[in-house]
Amino acid sequence: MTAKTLDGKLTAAAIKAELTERVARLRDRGVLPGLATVLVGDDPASHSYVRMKHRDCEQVGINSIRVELPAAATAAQVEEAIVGLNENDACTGYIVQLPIPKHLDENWALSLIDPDKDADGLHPINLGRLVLNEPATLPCTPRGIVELLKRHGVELRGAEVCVIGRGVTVGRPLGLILTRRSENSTVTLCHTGTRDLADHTRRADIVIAAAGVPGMVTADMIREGAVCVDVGVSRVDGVTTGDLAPDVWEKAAWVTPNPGGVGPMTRAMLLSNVVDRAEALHA
Ligand SMILES: Nc1nc(=O)c2c([nH]1)NC[C@@H]1CN(c3ccc(C(=O)N[C@@H](CCC(=O)O)C(=O)O)cc3)C=[N+]21
Repeated sequence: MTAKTLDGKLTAAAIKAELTERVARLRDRGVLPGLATVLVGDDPASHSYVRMKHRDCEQVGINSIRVELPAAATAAQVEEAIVGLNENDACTGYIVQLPIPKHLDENWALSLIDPDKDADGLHPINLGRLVLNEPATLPCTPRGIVELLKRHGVELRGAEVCVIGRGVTVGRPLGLILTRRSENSTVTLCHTGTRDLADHTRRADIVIAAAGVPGMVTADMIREGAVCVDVGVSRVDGVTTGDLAPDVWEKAAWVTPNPGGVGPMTRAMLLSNVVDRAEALHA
């Protein structure tokens, strides 16, 4: 028996169709949502992700603004770019594409973003709101994973969820989102210090692998009929490889393809965050 597909590409397309309607309503009222990206340096993967985000915007009718800085950009230049977007009315939401060059501090850059324009939900105010259970813009990847599971009828209420990875963009906020009363999952957050990872994954109804270690979750580590979500993006001999080994498809009930799973959902949630923000700013 092979698992069913948690189809991120198809789900993202459905979400984009819904957003196209909402953007049209905003435009009727004279509100033009605009997403800006700040890209520092010349990492080819980052350039490719940013390109996809601008193409997504075009598809749903969101204006997009591209800010690019050289790899050697100074902190002052980065600050100027960010402050410029805070003050630019054409930009209703934006992201600083991560990672940024090592001589710059990521948390410092994120903290300069106007929290009301924070399309990534990574500003400390928004992460704090999530911890405090207040309405917040949520980080795109965790929001996309939850949306993907819900739209496929995967029960989160009472589910045992094993999240592998404690990163600020995925694992840690995902644990916070899933343990809200509205999701009501029980979360085990595993990481490199976890003594016996398989002992935790085998108990889980849902395993979410966000470690960035290619093929680390194998069939023997999951329960029969588990739901498996692959967040990992690694390059192995030029091929995008996730954290799930191919044999999990033989044992799981549902699996996200990768590519075609979490990645497109992440981008769809970025658009959703921008539309949510534009609606809120012009309520
Ligand atoms: N501030 C910030 N926000 C981010 O959301 C952010 C970031 N920095 N830095 C890098 C990561 C990575 N990321 C991806 C999003 C979509 C795909 C995606 O759509 N991938 C396609 C495949 C694309 C391809 O063909 O290469 C898929 O999975 O099907 C991948 C990776 C967002 N990130």
